[in-house]
Amino acid sequence: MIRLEGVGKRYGRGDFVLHDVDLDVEPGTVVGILGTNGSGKSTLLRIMAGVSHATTGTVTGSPRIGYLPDRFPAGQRMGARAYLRHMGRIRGLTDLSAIDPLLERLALVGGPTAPLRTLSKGNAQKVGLAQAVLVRPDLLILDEPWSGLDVATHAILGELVDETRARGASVVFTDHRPQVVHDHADVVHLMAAGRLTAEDSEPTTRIVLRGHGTDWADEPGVRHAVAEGAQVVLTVEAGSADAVLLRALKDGWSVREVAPCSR
Ligand SMILES: Nc1ncnc2c1ncn2[C@@H]1O[C@H](COP(=O)(O)OP(=O)(O)OP(=O)(O)O)[C@@H](O)[C@H]1O
Repeated sequence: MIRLEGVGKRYGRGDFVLHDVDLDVEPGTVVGILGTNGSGKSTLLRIMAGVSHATTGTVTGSPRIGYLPDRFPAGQRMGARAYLRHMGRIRGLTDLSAIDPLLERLALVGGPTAPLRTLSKGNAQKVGLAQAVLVRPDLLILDEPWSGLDVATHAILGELVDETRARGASVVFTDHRPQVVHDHADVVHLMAAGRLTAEDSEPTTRIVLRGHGTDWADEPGVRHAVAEGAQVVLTVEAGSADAVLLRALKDGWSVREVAPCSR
């Protein structure tokens, strides 16, 4: 899909903010990049999106890209619908019928005609997200997409990411919260001080349980345990999935879902 080899970046004559980054994004894969503020995540995504150039190294591949930048420019007077039509035409779309259902799905407050500059941060982010997915990209690049969105829209964003993967396209997104990255990514990379490393390649299994009484966070092989109402969603190293399921059944939990979440 896209391959970065030895990519480095410095702004002007400053120090390098990216060092020797190698990254291969496979089709149908969701790549999460986890890193703290200022570690270089946005710089890397801008290079992948083609809006910034690498100082060193190479970027190979020319997928159709949808890009949600870290600061979506929402200062325009035009409304969301008009803006998305405009962006769609620029990107060569002739059928613009997907715009209204997409805005409806994202529950844009103020409706499709509210001027973009009057939208809240979260609602502007929704328009940014809409312009990125509208073009049905081969590579969807999302810079901190979960930040600023309300809980209902979190779920929609998760669906949009899943749908993108399901049609064989790829997603690369950033976040600074490990849980968000692990919940949504097939492959996780860590960004620290401009250096990118693969977290590890061991596949994980998503296990959803209903019940109570076990402290799953301390169970061997459990990477994350997230309570969701009466259920708990576990991200488990694949090699430990059987043991975790056995423990769950012994402890009286009901198994609701078991699925691979890392490929
Ligand atoms: N246009 C620019 N000119 C000069 N330096 C820049 C520019 N953009 C980013 N930097 C610097 O590059 C480094 C990496 O910034 P970047 O925005 O890529 O990090 P980030 O991981 O996305 O951070 P955040 O999570 O805060 O968005 C920082 O030291 C930042 O100050």
